[in-house]
Amino acid sequence: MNDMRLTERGVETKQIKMKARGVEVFYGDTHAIKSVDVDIEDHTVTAFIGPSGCGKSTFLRCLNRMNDTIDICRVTGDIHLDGEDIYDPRIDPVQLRAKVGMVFQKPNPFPKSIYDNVAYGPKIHGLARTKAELDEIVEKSLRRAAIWNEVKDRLDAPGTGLSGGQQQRLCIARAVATGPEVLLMDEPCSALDPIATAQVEELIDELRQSYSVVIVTHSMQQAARVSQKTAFFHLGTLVEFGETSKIFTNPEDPRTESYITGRIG
Ligand SMILES: Nc1ncnc2c1ncn2[C@@H]1O[C@H](COP(=O)(O)OP(=O)(O)OP(=O)(O)O)[C@@H](O)[C@H]1O
Repeated sequence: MNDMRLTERGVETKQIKMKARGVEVFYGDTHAIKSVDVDIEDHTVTAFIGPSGCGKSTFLRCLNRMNDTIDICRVTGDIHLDGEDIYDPRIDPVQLRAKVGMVFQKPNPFPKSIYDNVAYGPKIHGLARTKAELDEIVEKSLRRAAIWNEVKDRLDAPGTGLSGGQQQRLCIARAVATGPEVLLMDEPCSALDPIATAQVEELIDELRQSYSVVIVTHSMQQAARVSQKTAFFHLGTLVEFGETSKIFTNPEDPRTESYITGRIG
């Protein structure tokens, strides 16, 4: 499918991959997300920024129904993936999470071999008919996550024995292995040193060629480096959403300006 469209003024716009309208999230009586509308574009890195507790992770988790796993959490409103309502009762959340993969703050490889960490998802989703096909998916995913060369000679070694940065790239390979269309990343570099952070940031830029990427980050420098679109959240509302360059140089809302200049946060 052609993912680029030309507007009347000849400006390229990307296809909308996920569309959220009127999303509200409650944890018991806590109203964590208030009427959020946002369009997540394909082949784009979208950064969610904002002060601690503003709801970035909560909203991110709405995009692949990870909040379903929290008993007291209630989500209302509409979220569509390629026009399909992801909260429709007919949607299987496990299948959805294969399409909308997630990478967490702390690298969390399974206590299994490097190979099995990546092969697990394709196996349970029946994506490979033979061992050769599975081998191919594992290699392709590790290559996509820019870690193949470092692990190709020790695929049977435990994933937990890798460095933090390698573990995070292994987790990215694991997310990629089920053939996702969207990758959600919740502060994926916060447990990594600066060199590993730079490697993951470079990888995020490459992943954009194949996926729609959404990243929660506390680092405004990181948001500016890796994203093309930025959403600024404050007290559960989406205050401003737009081109990253505009948000960081010429924000519309005084709250955004206060945050990016370090006055709130
Ligand atoms: N599992 C939960 N149970 C109850 N309340 C929660 C839960 N998770 C988050 N909250 C509340 O929802 C609000 C938003 O939290 P959330 O973690 O989404 O914010 P955040 O912007 O990602 O914060 P941070 O940057 O500190 O990670 C906060 O008031 C938080 O206390």
